[in-house]
Amino acid sequence: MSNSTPPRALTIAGTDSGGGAGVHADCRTFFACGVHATTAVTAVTVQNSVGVSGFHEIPPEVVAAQIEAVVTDIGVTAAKTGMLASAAIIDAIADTCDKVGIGRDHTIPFVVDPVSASMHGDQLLHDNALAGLKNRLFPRASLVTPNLDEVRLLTGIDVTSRDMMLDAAKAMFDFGPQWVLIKAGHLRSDPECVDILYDGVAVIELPGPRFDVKDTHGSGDTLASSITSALAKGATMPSAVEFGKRFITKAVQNAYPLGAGVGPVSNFWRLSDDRF
Ligand SMILES: Nc1ncnc2c1ncn2[C@@H]1O[C@H](COP(=O)(O)OP(=O)(O)O)[C@@H](O)[C@H]1O
Ligand SMILES: Cc1ncc(COP(=O)(O)O)c(N)n1
Repeated sequence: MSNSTPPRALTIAGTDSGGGAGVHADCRTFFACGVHATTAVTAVTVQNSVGVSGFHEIPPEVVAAQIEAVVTDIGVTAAKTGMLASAAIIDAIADTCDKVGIGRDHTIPFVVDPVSASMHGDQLLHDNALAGLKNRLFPRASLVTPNLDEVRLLTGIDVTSRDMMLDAAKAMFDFGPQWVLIKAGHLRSDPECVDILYDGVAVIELPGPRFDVKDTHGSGDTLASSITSALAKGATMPSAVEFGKRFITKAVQNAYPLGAGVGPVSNFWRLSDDRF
């Protein structure tokens, strides 16, 4: 008997020692979606529920080597980025993506989550790396997924209402990605959580409830990796994002307390049977 190889996804991101965000959130989301998880670690963070107290960057050539090793042997059917730390790491990723065929002009869809800081405000990307994100990664992206803080940092637009999210999507689209997803989690004045997907023509609203929960650590990573999972299975971008929105809504609803600070969103609801 021989079993078939499942879809494979790659996350290029930092680790979270507290297990809430980053590579950890991505791998368990890939697993929960039935996708084999592969990783290219960019940085090791010292992190728990109260914040990030430091990180150690992986040398750019080691990040590149991880991507190349995975793609050339295992093959991946979609890839995503999270915490990238430095301009040199971003350059190495962009060069390697071109070499191995990841990105909007290649066959492997590429989701770029422009992570700049943790939810506690700890910086995860050096200031001088913003230009690299804009010039080297966004033009290669099938999808970029900024939150409203990242929108402000990248475009200068301070989104204070649902209407302004389209302005933000247009400004992000000008950086050259195929699709833009503006996430509404930080728009706390809105009683709902309506994300906006845009490709220069279509504007697709992703409606969802806003839960009154404090434990939302890893929500951005979980959304981007559930979208990546659907892309890895061959979904179109609109249906992958609709799947991701349903997935993250359940994950936020099932978030749990952990430690003294902020707990993570949860994928446990995906486990159909907890008996061993
Ligand atoms: N309180 C909440 N209730 C329901 N969905 C939420 C909540 N907070 C965030 N989300 C959803 O989680 C995803 C990540 O959103 P956001 O918090 O804006 O990004 P990030 O985690 O990158 O800061 C989005 O789909 C958003 O709509
Ligand atoms: C390694 C790593 N990657 C990403 C995040 C962002 O997640 P959050 O916004 O929930 O802090 C994080 N805190 N750590």
